[in-house]
Amino acid sequence: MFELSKQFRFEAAHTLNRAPETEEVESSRRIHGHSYRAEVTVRGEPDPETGMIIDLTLFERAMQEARDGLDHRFLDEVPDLGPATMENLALWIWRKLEPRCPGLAAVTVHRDSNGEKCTYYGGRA
Ligand SMILES: Nc1nc2c(c(=O)[nH]1)N=C([C@H](O)[C@H](O)COP(=O)(O)OP(=O)(O)OP(=O)(O)O)CN2
Ligand SMILES: [Zn+2]
Repeated sequence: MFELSKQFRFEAAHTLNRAPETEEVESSRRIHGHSYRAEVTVRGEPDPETGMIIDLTLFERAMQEARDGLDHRFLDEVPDLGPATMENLALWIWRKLEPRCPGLAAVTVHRDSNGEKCTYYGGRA
């Protein structure tokens, strides 16, 4: 079994409603931005003829479309995203890529500035 991964970066703004007991509740409600890094992984066996699980160019094209939907966007207005958390970003990217990436196994959204990441492995109804 092999895993093949590729990453893309995007910058985006959002607001977020936080639990009242968090200290940053007011600053999170204001529009602010983050730098994100998404890592997408497919799992499978390489095709014996091509030696590839998926051609990286096709992989990149699918990821580019997802990136276009998020980069330099106000995430609160991105259709079907919901509250712009890392959890929902990972789920949103998964849904965009799943039809075009057979063997999709994981989508991880990183916020490197503060060492945060969230991984979605599929499986939600
Ligand atoms: N489970 C989650 N919790 C939180 C998320 C999330 O995506 N999933 N996101 C946030 C916010 O985006 C928030 O803006 C982060 O705020 P804070 O912890 O204060 O971090 P900074 O604003 O300091 O981050 P910088 O990138 O350094 O500006 C909160 N919770
Ligand atoms: Zn934020």
